[in-house]
Amino acid sequence: CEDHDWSSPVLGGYVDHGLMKTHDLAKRIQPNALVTPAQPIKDLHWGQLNFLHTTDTHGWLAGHLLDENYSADYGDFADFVQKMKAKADALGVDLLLIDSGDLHDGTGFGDATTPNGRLTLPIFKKLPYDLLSIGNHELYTTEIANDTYHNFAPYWGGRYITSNVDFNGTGVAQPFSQRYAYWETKFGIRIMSFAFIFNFTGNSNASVVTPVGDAVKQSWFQEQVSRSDIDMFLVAGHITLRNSTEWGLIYAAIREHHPTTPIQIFGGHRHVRDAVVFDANAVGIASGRYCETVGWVSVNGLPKNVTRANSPSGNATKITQSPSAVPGVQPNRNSSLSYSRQYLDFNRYSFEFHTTTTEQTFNTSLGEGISENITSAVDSLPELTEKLGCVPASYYIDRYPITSNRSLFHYLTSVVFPAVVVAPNRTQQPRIILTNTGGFRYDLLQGPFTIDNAYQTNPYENYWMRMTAPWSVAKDLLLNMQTDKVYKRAVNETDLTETLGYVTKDDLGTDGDNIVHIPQGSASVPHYVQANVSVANASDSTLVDVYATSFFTAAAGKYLQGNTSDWIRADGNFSSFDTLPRMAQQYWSKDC
Ligand SMILES: O=c1ccn([C@@H]2O[C@H](COP(=O)(O)O)[C@@H](O)[C@H]2O)c(=O)[nH]1
Ligand SMILES: [Zn+2]
Ligand SMILES: [Zn+2]
Repeated sequence: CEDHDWSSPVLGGYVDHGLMKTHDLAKRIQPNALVTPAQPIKDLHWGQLNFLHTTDTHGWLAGHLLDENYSADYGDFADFVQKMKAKADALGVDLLLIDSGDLHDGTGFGDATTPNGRLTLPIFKKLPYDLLSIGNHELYTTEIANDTYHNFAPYWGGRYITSNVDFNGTGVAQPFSQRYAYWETKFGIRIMSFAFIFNFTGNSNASVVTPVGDAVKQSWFQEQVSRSDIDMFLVAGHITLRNSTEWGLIYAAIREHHPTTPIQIFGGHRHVRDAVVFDANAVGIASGRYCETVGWVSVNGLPKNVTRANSPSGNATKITQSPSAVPGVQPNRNSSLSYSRQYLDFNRYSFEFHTTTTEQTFNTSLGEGISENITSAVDSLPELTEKLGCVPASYYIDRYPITSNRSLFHYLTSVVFPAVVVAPNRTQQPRIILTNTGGFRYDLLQGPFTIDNAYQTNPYENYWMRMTAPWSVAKDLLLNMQTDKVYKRAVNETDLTETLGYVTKDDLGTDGDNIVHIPQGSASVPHYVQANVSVANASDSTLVDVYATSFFTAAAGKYLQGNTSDWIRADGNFSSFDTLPRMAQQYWSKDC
């Protein structure tokens, strides 16, 4: 089984480790500061083929200035990858770097430029990715889809794979990028790779997403999947790993031709750490979100014709349990493969530990140059640090139940929405105000609130809309929306606790978090939440104002009938992005 070196150096004096970057983005007391004196970290288990995986980076390349757990930036990550690749060379094994998409929407650094990603994408491009998939955030707007198609995808020399996406810029659909890539690794492993996105329907007209079930029936896929000169299938996908119809279809389409050839899967989109067993030779990993996690996978015991890749640490975990992802499949006890997986925290301590370096010896001119680029790029956007007000307390996305006064959704629905989401001259009207919880994406932490924090908490310019409807239908809207098929997000089935650090349980056990964290509790979040203002005495015939954002008014409108008006803009261009800045400017103290 996996090596657990609990005698390894401990994470002591973390805050004094010099990890904080000097970007002047937001200097304030760090409410999530790691207060424990020591945290165990585990050695990595190297196999013949090894992977580092990122997903859903959403522009967080400057690192998390307010959370020491994830305080490295992409310069540090570049040095980490470079050193790990050198280590792989020395060990005589392969190390591949994979990304599963969603590069846009989530920080001011990424989103406050035209085009979106003007400063972040050149930094991301400095990393030597071996395989990348597209995410839904590359396809929402035509502007970003155009930039991805014309400038980003071609840069990767055939490794930015879009197996089920077409570009539609000229009115004639054509492959967005290469549909697959076939190559032989440095140590002679023959790889066939695909990369899919889930069956996404919210894309602009600039792209066409082919449902995965149709894509795997296409002739190009059948031609490639039926080849016999393949040692491993490598499939990246912007697809939730667990309980996924799409992954099930991809897995089955490969297994139809290759009953035992190793399949390595790299999922994303759900923003969680997770690993899922498809069968004894097919395992998937998902590596979190927002540059908080680097996923590590090692595979050993590849087919006998793979002769040049060494086995530096011997076998790791053999898959003996019935796979969770494919009901009815029996464990293949004859499999020669073994696996290890780890979720590395995105910080300098972790990167130095795994490269056996120190604070003095870790960085090279490569990483330092990238970090300097990040600092000057961030500095070129001084508006990001503009303080709009002081957040009165810390409010969390999913550490606490939405009934808790430490929940962001409780704060939004009980304080923020009633105060600021109202059309001019309609403050006396009874009203309900709904938001999709997916629009709010990061904790709101006590202290100065900047434009950058605004992008982090809600980057979307979805207009606040208003419609008048009788209470008889408005009163059921929230319940109806929770079960609305179109906008429903998959529920995460992993027992994942978001705390001072992540505490993950996946198909391979509970030893995946590379740095062990202290659990502080977690809570599930419904798809929608609602503020109720002055509706306590409403009767069925009372006309109430219903507020929703343009992201889901089409869905909400289906449930509002009888004496309703049409959706109109609530307040000019006032959008979901503007909600917390308006609150900050109008209601929060300026003294912090
Ligand atoms: O205009 C938009 C677009 C998306 N959303 C919300 O974001 C999530 C998708 O984000 P992922 O990073 O892909 O998970 C989507 O489900 C919506 O909840 C939005 O609010 N407005
Ligand atoms: Zn995402
Ligand atoms: Zn996504």
